Amino acid sequence: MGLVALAGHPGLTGAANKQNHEGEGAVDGMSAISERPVDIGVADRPSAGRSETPTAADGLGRGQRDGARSPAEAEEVLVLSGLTKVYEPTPRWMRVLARTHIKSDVLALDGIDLTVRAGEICAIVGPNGAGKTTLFRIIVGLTTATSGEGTLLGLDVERDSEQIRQVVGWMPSDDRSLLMRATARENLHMHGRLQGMSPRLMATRIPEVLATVDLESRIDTVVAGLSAGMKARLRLARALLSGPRVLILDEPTGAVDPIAAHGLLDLITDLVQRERLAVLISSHRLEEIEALRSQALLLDKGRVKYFGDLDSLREQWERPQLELVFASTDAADQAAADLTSLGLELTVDGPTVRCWLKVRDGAGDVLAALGAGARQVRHVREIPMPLRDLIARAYRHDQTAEGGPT
Ligand SMILES: Nc1ncnc2c1ncn2[C@@H]1O[C@H](COP(=O)(O)OP(=O)(O)OP(=O)(O)O)[C@@H](O)[C@H]1O
Repeated sequence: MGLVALAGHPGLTGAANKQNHEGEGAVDGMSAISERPVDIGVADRPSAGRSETPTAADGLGRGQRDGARSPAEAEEVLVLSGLTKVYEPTPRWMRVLARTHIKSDVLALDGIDLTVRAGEICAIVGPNGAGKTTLFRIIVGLTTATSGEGTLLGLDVERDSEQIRQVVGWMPSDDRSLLMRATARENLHMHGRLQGMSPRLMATRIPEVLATVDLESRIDTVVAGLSAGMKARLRLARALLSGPRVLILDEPTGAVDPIAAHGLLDLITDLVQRERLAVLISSHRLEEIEALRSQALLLDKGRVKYFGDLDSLREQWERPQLELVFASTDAADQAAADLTSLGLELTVDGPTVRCWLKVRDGAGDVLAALGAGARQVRHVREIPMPLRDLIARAYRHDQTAEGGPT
């Protein structure tokens, strides 16, 4: 669905329309949020420094109006508590019409607690069907939670969804929502109009956001003529147009090459620091998440497997590898035999032995176990576990069931 279609789509405002989306969701809800260009930054709500008139969207939700908040609480932008979502079976009459339908309840989110503060990036990580999209949809009011609560800048995610969309900038994962035959300026103009921005505000904001994403020289270039990386930056510019306080980025680098992706992530990090935006980002590129030094929420079948920073994740689940290079192949073979008899998992490749440590600081123990054989070691290095393996390990283990990492 393109932006023009959205213009006549009343579904992004009002509770009645949430109902509507829910119905659509039951038909083909899995991709609803990423396919629809969700216009959730709105109108003339300029961000700090661009303020014309303060609006309800300037972070004045119930939670913040109510009495005293500690400085830490005042920084809280998104607070979710016990958020649960159960998709109900598609009604029988609808199944005939539906492209896809479900016959029994689907528990998409199961008691999610999450706090994201101003200036923080939180990466939502999880395999397909983990509940990432459902979480985003609840936050922007495209579907409602079955139970639990959520506030964004003190606004209630269920009751105040219209205002929430005024302070959230949404960057969809692909270019389908861009008008390919229109210029960058025209695309942003169309988006601004749909959001009710005044021509005067757009005249300043459009060049401003294009400069932010380093596309000012392409303002009058037709989108079809932009590279994939530039199109991604244009999508980011569009998300920034109304000066949001929160960014939701759905696979922002999915369609771009690693160098362009690197540039885009630098831009996002910079924005977060400069404007103290709160950012939720979903990405399957784990090395990018590591580069962002973000908080990570690992979801699995709707449940939180882990929430925290990646260093702590490493501390909890890291199982590093120790690489020992011996003076000769014979010495390596002998060491491998000794270490195997001690129960260590290892591989041998010529003079190189790589073994998995049971604990992080076990390198000294390995060398001690080699005894005189350690004199044959020429190089030692610890190889950190790739984030991908680390996360896979966290997913494989159920801490409660197994009593923690082994
Ligand atoms: N509208 C819907 N009706 C019924 N079930 C749904 C609907 N939307 C999502 N689901 C189910 O809820 C669960 C979570 O889906 P969701 O799309 O939120 O996961 P995801 O992590 O975003 O997956 P992906 O990475 O594939 O986009 C899945 O089991 C999915 O099949």
